[in-house]
Amino acid sequence: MLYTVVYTSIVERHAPDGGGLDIVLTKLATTHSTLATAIGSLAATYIFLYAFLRLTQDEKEPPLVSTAVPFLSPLIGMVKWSMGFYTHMRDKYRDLPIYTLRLPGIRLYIVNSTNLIPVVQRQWRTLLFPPVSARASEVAMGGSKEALDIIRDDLVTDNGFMHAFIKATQPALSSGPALDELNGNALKVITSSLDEIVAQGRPKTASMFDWIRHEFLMATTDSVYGPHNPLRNPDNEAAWHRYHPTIMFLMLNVLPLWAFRSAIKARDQLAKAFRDYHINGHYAQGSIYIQRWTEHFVSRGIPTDDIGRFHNGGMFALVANTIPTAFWMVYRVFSDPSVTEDCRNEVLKAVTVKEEDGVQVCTVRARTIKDSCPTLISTFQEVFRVHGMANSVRLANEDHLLDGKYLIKKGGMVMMPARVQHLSKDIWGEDVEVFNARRFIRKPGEPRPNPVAFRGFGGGTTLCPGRHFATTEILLFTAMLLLRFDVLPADGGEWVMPTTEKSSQAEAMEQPDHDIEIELRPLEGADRKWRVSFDGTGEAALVAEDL
Ligand code: HEM
Repeated sequence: MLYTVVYTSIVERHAPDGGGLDIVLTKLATTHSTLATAIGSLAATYIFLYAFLRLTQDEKEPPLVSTAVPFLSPLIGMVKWSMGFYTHMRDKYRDLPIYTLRLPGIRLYIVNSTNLIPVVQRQWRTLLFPPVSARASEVAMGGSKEALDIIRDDLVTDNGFMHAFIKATQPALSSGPALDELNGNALKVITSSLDEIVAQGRPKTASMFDWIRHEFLMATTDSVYGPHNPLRNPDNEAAWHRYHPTIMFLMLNVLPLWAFRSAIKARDQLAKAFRDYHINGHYAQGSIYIQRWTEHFVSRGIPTDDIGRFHNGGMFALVANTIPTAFWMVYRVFSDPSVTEDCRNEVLKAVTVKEEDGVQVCTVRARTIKDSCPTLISTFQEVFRVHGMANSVRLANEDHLLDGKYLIKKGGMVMMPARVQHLSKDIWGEDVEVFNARRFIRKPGEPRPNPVAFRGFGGGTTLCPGRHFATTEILLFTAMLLLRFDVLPADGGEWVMPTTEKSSQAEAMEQPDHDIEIELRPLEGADRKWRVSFDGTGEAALVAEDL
């Protein structure tokens, strides 16, 4: 009976138009031989790729892992684990200070060990960052061949375009009058915007990310570009929002440009606006930073159209990370009432009130905010530890024996993922997954965790030169909010933290997947005149290099 059912069903499936077992067997044999050929080819390809992987891997290179499907396993892992991929790998290969991943066309050397980080960073003439910036100039900003030839002419020495660019602009971003002026002008824009909210005489509701993004975009670009800031034109602000989210995909350079038609149009619109800004000499009324920036590009002979295009890259550095960092800072300070209270009590100590022409003027001393507000500063650092996701990368321009032990092959990419350090129990303790706003407050005599493991602004020669500008801007913005407003969820309920799975990995800070609605409720005294003073020099020291 069973035999008849099986026979009938086979014959029906394989010879529905009639015919007996002989026809069925012929059909099965043909199908199976095709299947067998396919399996055979797959097996041969697999064996070939596996052998190729092993034979082209030098035994002195860091141990090779994730090879189950040669060249594809790491990609599958990256898609599966997304931002958690490198911490997952660290947990799996805990005893490996550094390991190799092989992807089609590239070797990735991933650093797990905190001790190896300074060793990598010291090799800045062999393990280079400038090729990464040069690639961004090409694929994300659309630089011309002429400009790219200038940039790529020398990626190694101090005189090369990229290294000399950092040297030329860094002083304008380091502690001193130029930086104070940048921060002072940014804070003027923020203060006047807060004044407008207070002047309405009622609480303001807002989508928190959108609101902070607009405030920081205006404050930062006004202070950098001056009175002719191209971003003051709402069409250009809208163009930035169309172009910015595609930068990561442009960097990957796998899809044709027509797939990003609208973003490329927006990029060209911004480049033209910046070109006009440049040829009209408007930078002369901007910050010292943008003057040094422009002088460097002009002195190296970068064509005018490209200067417009590269301003888009400058914009990215200025705002792409500052905005989400400010978002998380406000979220973390105001979503925990005990943190709000401690921070508010701290920043109140930075305020002096004086009467000028019958008006009460409140002056916030920037130096006190940076020096004497331990909970505020610790929350800021914890924001970087928990939400920071910088993947510092370097490209080897020749074979190099790292730490005298690990062969880094020419063309290979060394990567130091911040999350591997920031989520290490060995460094931060068992509660590493928890956001602890007071984690960075040290009691006298208590040792601090290894500062090298704090990677929020990268490190070594490519340590972010904009860190002081961004830090002061975000701390003072948060302080002003604490002093003048309560920030609450608009529906009167609990704060709900947005997920971050869709974060663009071109950025060093997680971005919220969706916005949250808030209410800004003015406090008593919010309607006084508020200003910031920059008397006294010095910056908050948050990274190993500044300590
Ligand atoms: C919270 C805000 C910011 C964060 C989290 C941040 C983070 C970073 C990180 C992680 C790096 C890479 C370092 C490496 O790979 O070793 C970097 C580099 C850089 N950042 Fe920032 N940054 C911020 C704000 C700024 C600002 C406001 C500016 C501009 C004035 C700026 C300009 C740069 C530049 C030019 C580099 C490249 C350095 C080089 O080529 O040597 N950044 N930043």
